[in-house]
Amino acid sequence: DSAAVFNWPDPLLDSLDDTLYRQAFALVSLLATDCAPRDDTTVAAQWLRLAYHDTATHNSTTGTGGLDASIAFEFTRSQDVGLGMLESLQDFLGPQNEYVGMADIIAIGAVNAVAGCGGPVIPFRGGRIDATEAGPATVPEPQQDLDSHIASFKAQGFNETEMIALVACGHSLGGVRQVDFPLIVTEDVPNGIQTFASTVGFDNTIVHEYLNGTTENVLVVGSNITTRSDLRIFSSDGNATMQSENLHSLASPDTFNQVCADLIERMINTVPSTVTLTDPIEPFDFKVWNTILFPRSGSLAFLATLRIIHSDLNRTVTMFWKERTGTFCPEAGCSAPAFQVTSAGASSLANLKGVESFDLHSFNASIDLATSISHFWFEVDDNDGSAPFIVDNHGANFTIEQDVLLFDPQRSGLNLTTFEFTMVVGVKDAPTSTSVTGSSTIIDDNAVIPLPSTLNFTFTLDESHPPADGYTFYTSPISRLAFHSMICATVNGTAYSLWVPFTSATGL
Ligand code: HEM
Repeated sequence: DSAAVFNWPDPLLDSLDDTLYRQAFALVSLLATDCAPRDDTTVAAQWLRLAYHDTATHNSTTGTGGLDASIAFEFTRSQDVGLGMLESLQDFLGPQNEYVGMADIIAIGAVNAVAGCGGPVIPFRGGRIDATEAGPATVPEPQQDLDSHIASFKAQGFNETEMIALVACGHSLGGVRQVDFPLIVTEDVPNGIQTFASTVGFDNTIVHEYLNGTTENVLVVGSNITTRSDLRIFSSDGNATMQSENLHSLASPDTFNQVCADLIERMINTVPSTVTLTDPIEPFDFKVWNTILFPRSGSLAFLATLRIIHSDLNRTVTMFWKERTGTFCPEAGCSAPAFQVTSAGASSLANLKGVESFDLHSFNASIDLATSISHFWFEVDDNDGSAPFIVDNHGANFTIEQDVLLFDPQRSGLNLTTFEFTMVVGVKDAPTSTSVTGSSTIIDDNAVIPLPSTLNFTFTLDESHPPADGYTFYTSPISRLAFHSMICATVNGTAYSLWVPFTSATGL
């Protein structure tokens, strides 16, 4: 499949790209980098197990369940025992907004887990929808027999060979904790955890140690025979899938990586049949980012950034735009040069895709208030003798939908008395009947169920900012737990909406 195309504005792709590839917004990448240790296992092992347990609620016959963050309602079940579950869910809180849920971040976590431990780089697709309640208790358990495991994996969409491989791939990382499974880890082990393999990273040592009889995997050689589920699964086809004589077996490192990449990708893309995922999201060559239009002393200020994957070219970028009504700009459009070019770090996942960093070409244009702005585009000159080229949203132009409801970053700010963020929006030619409401995705770390939730609020006429430049200002305090906000206004019976990402709201 070809990679997803970013047609601005697309808040889902915009946010997912930041979470995947921008260092400053990719905490989910950072935590798992270098297969970081935690709780005597690795962060990656905890994330991969969580992703599988979330997926395990899928029923391929009814098309229900799958990777849908229902694990947030299930993690207290005995089949999900382990402190890694809650810790991982807390790791994943933060990037959510009105477009991106927890389930996409769980999937991003699995991708980063495998890559961060030296495994393959699995493509990521977005657009999962979060469940609002627990799914069935269908996570396979070690004391169940082989037929139950075959049936579980079949329901989840995996045949018997795929079951063997997926378990070997998953159990490449981490191990079994004695506190949680005292009937499986029956002898005292260092740090209270018996690892599945003698290496920490994502590799096929688990397969080799199983085949050559040196394995200490308690689900293979543990004294409790009932819970030797990995043994029953790995040997269920007479070791054909594991065995070294077989060229296409998991004993080959390349085959292991390829089979695991495919199966874990299928695992994270196992979603309810009502969900449609995006094409795989790769770092975008050009990304328009953080645009803000607002009234500023007699004109409209338009802030925009064009993000370009860093290269050694010494590029010059010019922004162009056209009026919304009437005539003001020359035939070729009004234009402004970039006022600064800064470098922004790329995540370790982006590094693995060959992206070192990004160049941010930023613009701060003054737009004529009366004629306003309808659309904009960029001209990029590589300054290497080649002809300058146009970046115009794949021929569709970067269209500014409306200039009636605007977020005002200058009039917004931190209220030093309440320590709350005050958001101010401007409404053009506002009649007294104007109503402005907002909603934010809030992240409450202390909530019993660690899922983002929605906070609604109402704006009131802003007494401290009198009308100016044809705009009337409305204000609302916003909880410090809120990051992104969707603002809606009804003006003269017409509904307008505006998404204010965290980056704009805080001036990052
Ligand atoms: C029949 C199927 C399976 C059974 C019975 C099973 C059972 C277990 C058990 C008992 C543990 C120990 C958990 C702990 O002590 O915290 C564990 C850990 C783990 N499992 Fe599985 N598992 C199965 C399939 C899978 C699959 C398909 C994956 C992922 C693709 C997976 C990934 C993991 C990981 C990464 C850990 C290590 C967690 C850590 O170290 O914190 N498992 N599994």
